[in-house]
Amino acid sequence: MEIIIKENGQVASEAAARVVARLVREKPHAVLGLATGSTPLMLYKELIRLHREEGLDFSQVTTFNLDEYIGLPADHEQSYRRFMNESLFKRINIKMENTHVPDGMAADVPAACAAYEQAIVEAGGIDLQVLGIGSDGHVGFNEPTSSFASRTRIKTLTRQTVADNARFFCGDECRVPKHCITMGIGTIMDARMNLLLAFGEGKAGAIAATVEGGVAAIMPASILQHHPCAKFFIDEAAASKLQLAGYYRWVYEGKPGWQQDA
Ligand SMILES: N[C@@H]1[C@@H](O)[C@H](O)[C@@H](COP(=O)(O)O)O[C@@H]1O
Repeated sequence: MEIIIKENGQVASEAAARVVARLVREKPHAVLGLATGSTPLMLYKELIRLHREEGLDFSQVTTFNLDEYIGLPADHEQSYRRFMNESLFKRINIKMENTHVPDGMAADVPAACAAYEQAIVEAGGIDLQVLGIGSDGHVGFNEPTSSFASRTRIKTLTRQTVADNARFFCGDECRVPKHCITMGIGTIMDARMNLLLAFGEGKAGAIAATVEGGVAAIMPASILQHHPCAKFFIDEAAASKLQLAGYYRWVYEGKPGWQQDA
């Protein structure tokens, strides 16, 4: 694991965007795994800027999103498909047909999940997966006690996640769908690189447990300790409960510039 602590979310997102941009420049057919939530928004804004001002080319890139609420049509205000279209896809030169978000309206959910896994394999696997983290340590919608071997499937949200996400549904928990389709932890672990973003004090406990606690299904993101290439871009607040923060800073600052965001 590589823990990169920056003064704020904006600076951390710009550093994370450099990693994504480097991959896309080196491998124009890159397959990106993408996340929703408020956390990756600054990353997406920076990728849009790199596209507009520096010609970062997404025309051959393929994307797979982590998750989607069940029961929300693609055009619903809070569907993750709509979120991605508005926050990123419509603002870069990606081909819409190369973007994938699980179908929350699928008539046969298990079949749709299996097809999603198959599509990832056929695309050549995910080169770089962007992750946020829930305050309970979930990645995608893999809630605590999700199997580390899990693949794309239906999950039930925890009450904590429903409460956390109510802010997107006019503060009304009753309007938050209780079920979702999410890539599994096994799916996420197959990505060649995992790039996790976390900002704010609300994530400090989950980050400390994920990075420095035991690997356990109760803290799903902790499995990233076993990933060969997991980079965490976090701000000071999210780093505030890490015991070895000084060490992570020392490691990062000791690297030559070209290696820092590689
Ligand atoms: N399914 C998403 C996760 O992928 C995301 O990481 C999490 C954190 O959201 P935020 O970034 O808004 O804190 O929210 C949702 O539950």
